[in-house]
Amino acid sequence: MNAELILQARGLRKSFGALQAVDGVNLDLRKGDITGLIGPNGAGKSTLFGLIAGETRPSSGQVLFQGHDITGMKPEQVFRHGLARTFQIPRPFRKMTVLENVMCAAPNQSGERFWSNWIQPGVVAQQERENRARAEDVLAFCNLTHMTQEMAGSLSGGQQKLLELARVMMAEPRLILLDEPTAGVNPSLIEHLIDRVVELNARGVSFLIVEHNMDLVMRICARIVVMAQGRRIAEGTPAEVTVDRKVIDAYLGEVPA
Ligand SMILES: Nc1ncnc2c1ncn2[C@@H]1O[C@H](COP(=O)(O)OP(=O)(O)OP(=O)(O)O)[C@@H](O)[C@H]1O
Repeated sequence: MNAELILQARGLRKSFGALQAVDGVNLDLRKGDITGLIGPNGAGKSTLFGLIAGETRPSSGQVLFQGHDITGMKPEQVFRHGLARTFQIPRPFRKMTVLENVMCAAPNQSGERFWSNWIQPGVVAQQERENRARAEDVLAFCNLTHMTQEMAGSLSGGQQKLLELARVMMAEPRLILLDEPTAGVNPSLIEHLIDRVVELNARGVSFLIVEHNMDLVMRICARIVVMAQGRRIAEGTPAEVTVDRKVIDAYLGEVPA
């Protein structure tokens, strides 16, 4: 696999009965890019996310992440490899505090294993302190420090998205799949959320983003992949895809032959 690529999908397919939701998709994501994944409703974007993140088994095809074949791995394994999808880990526990929600998203919590508490309580306590410190750092990065002790259920839609970002950050992912980050988010928080994504990207995290807000996609994505009816129909810079006839036709409902 080309070292400049963080993710490669080859011939990915997923059918639901007679419907080809994802129909032989190839995808090359460059390391360090924010890539947009767009397409009309029902194009197969969410299904493709599920195939990459291990939630859905492909009917055929292969996914390589940082050179490793992750096809067929469980979502937790994919997560531990450094590929995180928002919503991939369980949704926030509404009756736990924001801090507890972030702490319990940390992979490798030996405190959860019954025996390790008896055999090596010092190690568990030390790890818990480290987790807490890291969770506090991540919450500060996401501007949620003032909400640390609030119940997760009391957060606004935008703050919930920030909490999700904080939770996936606990696994120090190299690639984050973001599902419609701005849907249901107050406009005043959208800029803040995007600012955090851009900052994480500057620190070396790659992103694949499904987003219906085209202005946003055009603004932050280096490259855009366009899907329609399960297929990848175009790929390029924002300037290239916006003038692509196949893309215009797909959005007008005329899918090219
Ligand atoms: N579990 C499922 N069972 C049956 N059909 C499904 C299932 N999941 C998705 N589909 C179908 O697969 C196709 C692709 O759906 P998908 O949700 O991946 O599209 P999308 O591009 O994410 O759409 P949207 O932008 O509306 O979220 C649609 O026709 C959808 O109805």
